[in-house]
Amino acid sequence: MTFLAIDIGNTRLKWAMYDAPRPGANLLGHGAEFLDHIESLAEGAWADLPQPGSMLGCVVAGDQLRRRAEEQIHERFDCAARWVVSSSAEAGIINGYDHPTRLGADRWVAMIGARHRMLREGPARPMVVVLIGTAVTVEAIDVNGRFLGGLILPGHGIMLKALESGTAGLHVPTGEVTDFPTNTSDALTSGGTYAIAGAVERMVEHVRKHCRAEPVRYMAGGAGWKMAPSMVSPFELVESLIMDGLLVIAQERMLAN
Ligand SMILES: Nc1ncnc2c1ncn2[C@@H]1O[C@H](COP(=O)(O)OP(=O)(O)OP(=O)(O)O)[C@@H](O)[C@H]1O
Ligand SMILES: CC(C)(CO)[C@@H](O)C(=O)NCCC(=O)O
Ligand SMILES: [K+]
Repeated sequence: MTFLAIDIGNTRLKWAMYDAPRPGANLLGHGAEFLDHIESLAEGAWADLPQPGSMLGCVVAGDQLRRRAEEQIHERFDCAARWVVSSSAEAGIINGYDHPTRLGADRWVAMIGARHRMLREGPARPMVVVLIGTAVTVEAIDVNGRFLGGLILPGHGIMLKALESGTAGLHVPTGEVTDFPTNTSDALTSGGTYAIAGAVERMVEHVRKHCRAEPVRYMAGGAGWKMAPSMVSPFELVESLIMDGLLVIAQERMLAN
C-alpha cells in the first residue's frame, strides 16, 4: 500500500512517496516546491505518481497553506488528507511542552523519527535533534524519550535579512565561513553560521549535564548540509528525519486500528 508523506515548512513543501507506510519503505519519488508553486503539484510533479493508499503530513506554514495543499491532494489523488498534531505522547516521545499542541508539528515528527532511528541503531540515549530550515530548532530529549524542551532561533536567511533591513551598509553577496572574517560578506556568513552552531552546542552541553550522558546528535533541514562542517560537536545529517517520523506515525496508527 503506497504512502505519501508531506512536510510543509515556512519556505518549501517537501513530499515523498513510499511503497508502504512503514519506516525503511522504498522511496518511489520525492520533491520540493517553494510555497508559491504549490498549485502546480497536481498537474506537475505528482502527475505520474501512483495512487497513494494513504497520506500523512505536517504543516507549520498555516491553515491557508494547508488548504492549498489539500486542494492539490484531492485534485490528483483519491485519499483523505491527514495532518499530524503534536500531542502529549506519540510513538515513543513524551511531550514536555507547557501546551503540547502548540509545539510545531515538524519538531514533533522529527523527534519521533530521530528516536526510532536511534533505537534501531543501538541502545537508548539522550538526543539533541536540530532542524535547519527557515527557522532553526534545537530539541533536547532524555533517555526515556521525554522531550525536555527546545530552542527556536532565526535561520541563516532570516538573520541576514534582519541585518540588511536594519542597517545601511550590509547588502553584500554570500561569503565563506572562516575563523577570522576580513570582509563584510565573510563576516555576515560566518556570524550567522556560528550563531547557530553556538546555540546548538549550548544545548548539547545542557543535555550532557542534565542527563549525565553523551547525547546522540541528529540534524536535518534544507540548509543542514551547509551547517554540518561548522558544528562544534559532530552531528549526523539525516535529511529524511521528518519523512522518517511520518512513516513511524503512519505505521503505529495502522497497527492501532
Ligand atoms: N550558508 C547558509 N547556512 C545556513 N543556512 C542558509 C545559508 N544560506 C541560506 N540559508 C537559509 O536556510 C534556510 C532554509 O532553506 P530551505 O528552504 O532549503 O529549508 P527548508 O528546510 O525547506 O525550510 P522550511 O522547512 O522551513 O520550508 C533558508 O532561509 C535559507 O535562506
Ligand atoms: C519553529 C517553527 C517555525 C520551525 O519550523 C515551527 O515549528 C513552528 O511554527 N512552531 C510553533 C511554535 C513552537 O514550536 O513553539
Ligand atoms: K521545516
